[in-house]
Amino acid sequence: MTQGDLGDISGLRARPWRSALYIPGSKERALEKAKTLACDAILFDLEDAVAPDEKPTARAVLAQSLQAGGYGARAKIVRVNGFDTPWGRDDVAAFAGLDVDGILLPKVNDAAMVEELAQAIPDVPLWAMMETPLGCLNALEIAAHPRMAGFVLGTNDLAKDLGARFRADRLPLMTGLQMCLMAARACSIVALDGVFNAFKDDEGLRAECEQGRDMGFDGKTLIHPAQLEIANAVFGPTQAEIDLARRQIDAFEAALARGEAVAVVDGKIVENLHVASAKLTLAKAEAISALRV
Ligand SMILES: CC(C)(COP(=O)(O)OP(=O)(O)OC[C@H]1O[C@@H](n2cnc3c(N)ncnc32)[C@H](O)[C@@H]1OP(=O)(O)O)[C@@H](O)C(=O)NCCC(=O)NCCSC(=O)C[C@H](O)C(=O)O
Ligand SMILES: [Mg+2]
Repeated sequence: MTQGDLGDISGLRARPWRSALYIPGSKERALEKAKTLACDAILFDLEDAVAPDEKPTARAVLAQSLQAGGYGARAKIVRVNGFDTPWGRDDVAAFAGLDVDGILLPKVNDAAMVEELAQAIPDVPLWAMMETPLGCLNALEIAAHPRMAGFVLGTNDLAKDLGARFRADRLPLMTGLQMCLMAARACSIVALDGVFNAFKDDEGLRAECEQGRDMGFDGKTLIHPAQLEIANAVFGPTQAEIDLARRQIDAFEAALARGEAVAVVDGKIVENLHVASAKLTLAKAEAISALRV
């Protein structure tokens, strides 16, 4: 088994999504700085991080910046304003035909909102902010839209709508997070966890990243460059995990050659489902290494 032999793992999820940094579309300095930052994805924001008076300028500045390029291998996703605002449709029109990897629609409640976006912009993969109670309840139909590529959890809006208080264990948000995650996994799309607002609290960020990783999220959305290192470390496979994945795959292949369907590694059984996870781990590691080339 070599790292290149990755079976039929979905390309979308094999790509690294450890860190997805929001950048206000109005901040030219931050747009420039992002070209040097170690983030796997950039969420160029025209919604909540941009003041109403600034919206048209931010749209123009961002479109120009994307046209100029320079963002390398980072996934480029534009968060537009909703279609129930004065800016949403103009935002979408401004990015049609530009080199972007996705358009992210905020406050998605149902598949009809996704279809409205799909009609407005052909070809580009679509992403949904999952941040309303109705959106969480309709997560499966949203994830199942044929153009849907990924969910971004909006934990601030969700907490607001639920009337939930901030808790380090995120217990009040857990049902919503898991409904979205299950829908994303059922439809093989990407799922990115919400932001951690206290961008100077490294310990709190690490704990929340670990929680999101252990739940199954592909990565964390971030608001400040200082958060990148922790998210990249927590969501990337460790060397021990990579070594174990290789040993599991090798042991399982040896078992198959003997006509058996179960191998044992480190005193634990390895079956075909564990091999699928091991291959995903290697695919992620390979994709992360490729970023450094
Ligand atoms: C939080 C901030 C307002 C802090 O900004 P600032 O005070 O300028 O930070 P620093 O002085 O520490 O910045 C140091 C340098 O880093 C650059 N910088 C800062 N933030 C970013 C960024 N996000 N991306 C790229 N570069 C960034 C500064 O330009 C400085 O650079 P230099 O001068 O060259 O050294 C600010 O970080 C910020 O605005 N963050 C993003 C906020 C945002 O996007 N919010 C909306 C998304 S969150 C959300 O909506 C969640 C969801 O919808 C929900 O419901 O939960
Ligand atoms: Mg929000």
